[in-house]
Amino acid sequence: MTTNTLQGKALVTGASSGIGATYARQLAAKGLDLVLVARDQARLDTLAQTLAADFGVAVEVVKADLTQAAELQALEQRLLTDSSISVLINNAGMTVEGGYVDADPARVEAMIQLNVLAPTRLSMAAAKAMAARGQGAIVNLASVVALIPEQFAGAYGATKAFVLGLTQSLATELADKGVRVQGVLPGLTRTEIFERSGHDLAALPPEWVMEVEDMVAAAIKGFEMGEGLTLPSLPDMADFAAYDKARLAMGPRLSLSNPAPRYR
Ligand SMILES: NC(=O)C1=CN([C@@H]2O[C@H](COP(=O)(O)OP(=O)(O)OC[C@H]3O[C@@H](n4cnc5c(N)ncnc54)[C@H](OP(=O)(O)O)[C@@H]3O)[C@@H](O)[C@H]2O)C=CC1
Ligand SMILES: CC(=O)[C@H](N)C(=O)O
Repeated sequence: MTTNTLQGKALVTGASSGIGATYARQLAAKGLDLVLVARDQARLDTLAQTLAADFGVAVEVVKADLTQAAELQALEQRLLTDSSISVLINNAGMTVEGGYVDADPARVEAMIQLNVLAPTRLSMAAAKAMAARGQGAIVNLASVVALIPEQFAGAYGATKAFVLGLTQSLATELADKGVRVQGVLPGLTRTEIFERSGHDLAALPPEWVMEVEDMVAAAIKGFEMGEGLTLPSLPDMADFAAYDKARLAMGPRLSLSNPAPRYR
């Protein structure tokens, strides 16, 4: 049976900083046990000790570089076999310096592995295990740039559009299997992602930037409200509903046996 309550044990990727660390803290405050995943073991250990002390929850640390096939596969196996994991927060992500013309192709490849391949493999594993149990929750961190890739240079926006599409089709597939799927589309959120990639958040208008605690609290509230997609900044969800309705209304006319008259 699907539930609007996050409960049990959550595996959070990218838990050493920013949105992931904040999810960890806010979920611990709700009494969830945690598995914290990232590369920086020292930061994860410190966070785990703090959360266990502050909230009395069990916190495990898994050091993993999700761009490395063997480490991603190990985590995937964990999701397939550990029936105590009831929530997956697919959060680890990065952006890169530059656009399509001047970015380092190796960095773009790493970004695609982290932002696209890792959430795909992990959500597939979680979906399989959770559907078999008839319960669970998968939360995928996309971004508003999935909707407006023109406003962020390079392939980052395309990786987030992928996460949005993955989330929408996964939610459809799991709709009757007791597993909740939520996509979160934050706008600019104050975290380390900008300095990690040479972007200067301070150069942007402060009214465009949300504090990370507010963003995560809104995302969790959206889950509890039963939302499939949560846009923490968007004042009126009717705007998104209108966009989505127009998109879906095209459906019956998008694949037809004849080319459209304008192409004849
Ligand atoms: N901040 C923003 O404005 C927005 C962010 N998002 C998305 O939110 C998510 C979290 O980003 P945010 O908190 O801002 O960024 P941060 O840079 O603060 O956090 C990124 C997290 O991902 C982890 N990570 C990075 N590379 C790897 C890797 N190779 N393997 C495993 N873990 C890795 C980092 O830990 P470590 O270095 O220890 O591995 C860190 O815990 C991302 O998916 C991002 O795209 C979406 C919209 C807006
Ligand atoms: C993290 C980013 O840099 C991006 N602007 C986003 O909103 O996802």
